[in-house]
Amino acid sequence: MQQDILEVLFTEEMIQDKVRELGAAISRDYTGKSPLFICILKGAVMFMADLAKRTDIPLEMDFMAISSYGDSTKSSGVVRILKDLDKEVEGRDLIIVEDIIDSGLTLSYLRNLLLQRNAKSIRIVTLFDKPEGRTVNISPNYFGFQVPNRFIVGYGLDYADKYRNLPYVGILRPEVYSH
Ligand SMILES: O=P(O)(O)OC[C@H]1O[C@H](OP(=O)(O)OP(=O)(O)O)[C@H](O)[C@@H]1O
Ligand SMILES: Nc1nc2[nH]cnc2c(=O)[nH]1
Repeated sequence: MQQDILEVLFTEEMIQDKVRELGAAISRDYTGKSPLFICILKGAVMFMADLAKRTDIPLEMDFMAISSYGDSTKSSGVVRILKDLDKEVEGRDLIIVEDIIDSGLTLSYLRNLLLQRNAKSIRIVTLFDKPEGRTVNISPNYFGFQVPNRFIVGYGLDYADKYRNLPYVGILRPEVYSH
């Protein structure tokens, strides 16, 4: 797997330091509250697990699987819910946990859905933000790193469902896409 990586952009240590910072900020902002962390599967699974451990408040967790990319590096524009939440969100403080915001289509769809379900508040935390990719107007409340307009993999982020288990984040060699 390592040999498929052209360049490492964010090392394991950089990621873990940033996750600690984000956990501390959320803990401060949500003191006395018990927000529901909503992990957007599958990409956000690593970030959710690490962030929750660094957040010192009585949070709850739920999981939603959404896909708009399939096996491609471009969003299809069609957002599909593959698994819905188990919990009711009405009247709750929600924190949507994402690995990356690119076009913004996934989050824009999701935020509208959760507003319709009468959430009390909705904030978004993403580890990576790719502002140049944006086609809809949405921005995170908390973000770890801004990334260039390149397709990145690792730490939950996949290409064709692979590379999610890399502990760091990087860019694939061009040959990998032509296989
Ligand atoms: O801002 P957008 O352009 O909508 O892109 C962001 C979404 O794309 C990825 O999910 P993907 O659809 O690849 O599913 P996955 O998390 O299961 O890999 C990522 O995890 C975000 O949810
Ligand atoms: N793996 C991966 N998924 C994405 N979804 C939206 N942007 C990206 C990206 O850069 N990498």
